[in-house]
Amino acid sequence: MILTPCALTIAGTDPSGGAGIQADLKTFQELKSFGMSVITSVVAQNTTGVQSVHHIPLKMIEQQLESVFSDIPVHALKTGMIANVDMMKVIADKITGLNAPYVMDPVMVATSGDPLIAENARYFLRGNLLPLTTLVTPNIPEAEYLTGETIHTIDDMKQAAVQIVDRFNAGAALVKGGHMQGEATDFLYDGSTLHTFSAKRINTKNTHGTGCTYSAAITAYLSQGASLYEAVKSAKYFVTKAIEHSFSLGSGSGPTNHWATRKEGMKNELYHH
Ligand SMILES: Nc1ncnc2c1ncn2[C@@H]1O[C@H](COP(=O)(O)OP(=O)(O)OP(=O)(O)O)[C@@H](O)[C@H]1O
Ligand SMILES: Cc1ncc(COP(=O)(O)O)c(N)n1
Repeated sequence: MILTPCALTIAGTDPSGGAGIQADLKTFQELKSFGMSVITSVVAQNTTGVQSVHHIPLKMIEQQLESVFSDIPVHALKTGMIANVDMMKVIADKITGLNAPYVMDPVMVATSGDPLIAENARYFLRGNLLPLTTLVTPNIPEAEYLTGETIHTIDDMKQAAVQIVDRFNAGAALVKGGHMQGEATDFLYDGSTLHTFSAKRINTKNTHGTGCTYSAAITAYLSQGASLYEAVKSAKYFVTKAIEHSFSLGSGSGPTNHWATRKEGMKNELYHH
């Protein structure tokens, strides 16, 4: 057992609190991991969309990473929005060889439809960051970009998960079904087994930050020593509750509720199998 599990997020910000670094830190805190953050871009955004973006200078991203890595153990890390190739190079260089699970949320476009990373960065991410991952967590459009194939059916989702691991060398792939119809079903391929995680679809427009919250929850559980399967299973439960109790805040797509399980008086414990 790790006494103080330390989880790091490397991502962009959301001043309205629903997505990005803010969602990640709230999730780490809620799941009792010590949360740390390296900011890649300051994003002026809210529930309606992205208003403007300021990229942090490369040197400063590098220094933030050094500040953390030179001083504090990182038991698991995640990346979210990494806006361009130069940032990806700095981050790849710093996390290569780190002995900790790495979860990549391959953030490309916000729920609002606003692009969050440069077009050419998608290819660099696939070729250079994916092979470093323990897990990558694409939604349907992101899985389509990664594989170059369109996804219409459950079988397409499963095939995408397998391809992302077998062809592009991700450690494991979790293809998320938030953008499909019917049950909210995600497929995890770990290189040998395909696992299914399913929950009832909640009828809400408040899904701002669901991807960030889910990948942060997986990272938190991994920082505590959970297996990949246990971490995804527990995180799926956490994100489902966070969507079920999401807020109608703002005039757009409202945020998830990181307090949801506490509200229901549940403990955020790992599922063991
Ligand atoms: N309406 C919903 N009801 C229940 N679960 C949902 C719903 N929408 C998404 N999910 C689940 O939330 C998790 C995040 O999936 P999703 O596909 O929405 O990711 P995403 O698109 O990266 O999120 P984001 O909205 O942050 O971009 C997945 O487990 C997905 O199945
Ligand atoms: C900084 C940042 N990172 C990620 C997302 C994606 O989250 P969503 O698609 O739910 O808006 C976002 N909006 N902002």
